[in-house]
Amino acid sequence: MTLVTDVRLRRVLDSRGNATVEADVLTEEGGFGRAAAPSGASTGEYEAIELPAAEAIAKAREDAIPRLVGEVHAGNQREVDAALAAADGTDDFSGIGANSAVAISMAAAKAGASVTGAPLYQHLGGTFRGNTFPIPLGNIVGGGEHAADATDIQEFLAAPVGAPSVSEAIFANAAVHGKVHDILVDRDEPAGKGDEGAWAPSIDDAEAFEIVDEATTAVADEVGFEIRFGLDVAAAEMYDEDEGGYVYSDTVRSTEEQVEYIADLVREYDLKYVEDPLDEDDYEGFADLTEQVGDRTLVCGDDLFVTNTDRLGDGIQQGAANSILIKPNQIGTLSDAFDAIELAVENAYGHVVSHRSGETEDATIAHLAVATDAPFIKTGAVAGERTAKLNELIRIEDNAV
Ligand SMILES: C=C(OP(=O)(O)O)C(=O)O
Ligand SMILES: [Mg+2]
Repeated sequence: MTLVTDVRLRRVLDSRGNATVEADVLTEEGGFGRAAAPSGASTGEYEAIELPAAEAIAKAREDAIPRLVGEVHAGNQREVDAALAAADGTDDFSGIGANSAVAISMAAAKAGASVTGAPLYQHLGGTFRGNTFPIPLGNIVGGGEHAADATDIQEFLAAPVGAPSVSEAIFANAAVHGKVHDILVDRDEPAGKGDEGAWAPSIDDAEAFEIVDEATTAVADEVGFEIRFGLDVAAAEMYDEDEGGYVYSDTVRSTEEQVEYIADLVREYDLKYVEDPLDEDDYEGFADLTEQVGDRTLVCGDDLFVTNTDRLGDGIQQGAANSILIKPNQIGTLSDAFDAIELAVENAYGHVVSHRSGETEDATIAHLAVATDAPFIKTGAVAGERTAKLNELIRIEDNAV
């Protein structure tokens, strides 16, 4: 453990060109860690609160830094994160901003690791971590809140479940991304990219299923291992009670119809993964779907659980979903994210460590996934802020961090 001697905060750019918070934590013994907060677009209603970057920095300078410098030890993550929570004084980090909190929390973890000389994933997860790796879920085609005039479903995700190594899995996802481009060109469907680097063609969901199915099958044949695919429906963004349910471009589905539609898709395409298939308040709908297809696919709660142990506890009680998305900035600190992971693991819920649609070159989540033996990580397929995490996973596998 090493006493924090300075915390420096600044505004830096995220991948959407918005300002976000970057933190440097310095310690005795020359410890140093730097981390930046990501930012969502399809944010859950119950997430911790992100403040405008300048305001978050001003508040954290005033309230948090005096409780950290000379007071807490990087390497004692609970102590650091408790000080952040005390400085904030709210239950949703609206005092100093979840963006300041998460940047400082992650930077402190890196500073603690730097003094021990251990890679971050071992500092967080123990010395025996680093032999098993998450399967990367690669965003290939998308729309929703991440791209205008594209699919209703937010993300179509390649899942290279049969890959012999994480690097082969990562290259397979990039190959699926490339294959989809070829198919779109053949079909004369011009496409730009959405916020996470996925193709965002102006096609309907049915055509996207066809294309992603064709691309994953073709790349699986080339690489010789199984590649399935999955979805982030981000259904809370579609749900409108006044409109009678889930509003798609061509129809509106009631809750019962939505459950049936998703269950049919899981069966038809043998989907490996379905995130947020229902609204963030609909534990019952999640439970119904999980009952129907939870034995053959991961039903994952993102906006439903927001990395929050209380909400996950409710879900576990009701049998809603069988896995949780873990986004540290949804809850504010690494300690809170670890609590959610531990509760999930104790209850046989899978955990999927995830990026946000607005990202930086920060690669902390690659280490978090390896540290906690996550079965999956969701961090895109291409684009620099996505490959920052993917390439870090390759380096961890290569023992080169
Ligand atoms: C990564 C996601 O998007 P955002 O960061 O916009 O919430 C998601 O919904 O899982
Ligand atoms: Mg999501």
